[in-house]
Amino acid sequence: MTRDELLNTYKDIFVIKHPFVQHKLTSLRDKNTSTREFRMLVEELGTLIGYEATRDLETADIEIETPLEKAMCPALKGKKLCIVTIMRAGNGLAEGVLKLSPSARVGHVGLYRDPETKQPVEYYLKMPHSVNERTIIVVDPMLATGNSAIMAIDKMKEMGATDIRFICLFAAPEGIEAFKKAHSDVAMYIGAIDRELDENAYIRPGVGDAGDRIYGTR
Ligand SMILES: O=P(O)(O)OC[C@H]1O[C@H](OP(=O)(O)OP(=O)(O)O)[C@H](O)[C@@H]1O
Ligand SMILES: O=c1cc[nH]c(=O)[nH]1
Ligand SMILES: [Mg+2]
Repeated sequence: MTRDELLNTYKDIFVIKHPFVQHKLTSLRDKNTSTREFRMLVEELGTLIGYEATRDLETADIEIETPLEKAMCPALKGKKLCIVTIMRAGNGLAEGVLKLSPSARVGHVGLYRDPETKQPVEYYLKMPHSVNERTIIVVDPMLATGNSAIMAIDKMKEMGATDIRFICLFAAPEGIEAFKKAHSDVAMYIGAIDRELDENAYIRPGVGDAGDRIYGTR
């Protein structure tokens, strides 16, 4: 499916076109961007896209006392947010979203893509309690085949989560289609929809291996 076909077929796919977001994504693509700068940019983008992804969070008025009088003012309602990072590369994005909501809970899903099969392999899972009562924001900079995000969200649903949204920086059209076929109820907040996957299931033009670029490994 083309980008436009995807956006016309599936609901709740939001591409964040803000100039700051687009400028920072371009810096990430640049192969000359240093590890330090790459890590900082991913975190900043977590905050910027996280802001868009939380626009509809519910508030309720609470009574507070200003230095001058009592007032009813809006505050976030319900249980604390839960940010779920798909390790490793999701960790940087999660830090950025946490800037918006420092008291959010954090879940970790450890997945790596088997280089041969391109299928995700689980090596870690730790979640806070009451996921069924929380808004869950799953974060991973890259959505390539979509298999890692689909598996992570499968796990959230197995634990009872019903209110889930997903943030990524770069997505391949193939990955978005697979994701929406598996989880049509999960809103996607995306920095850029790229052209295609290559024969190694890397996003083109993409950024290369996001985890390696964040942590300076190879
Ligand atoms: O959509 P998919 O085809 O599943 O690919 C995307 C996954 O691949 C990358 O992780 P990787 O396996 O490289 O692990 P890392 O974060 O530890 O580098 C990326 O961060 C996603 O989790
Ligand atoms: O392009 C890609 C695909 C998977 N994982 C990455 O880090 N980059
Ligand atoms: Mg990697």
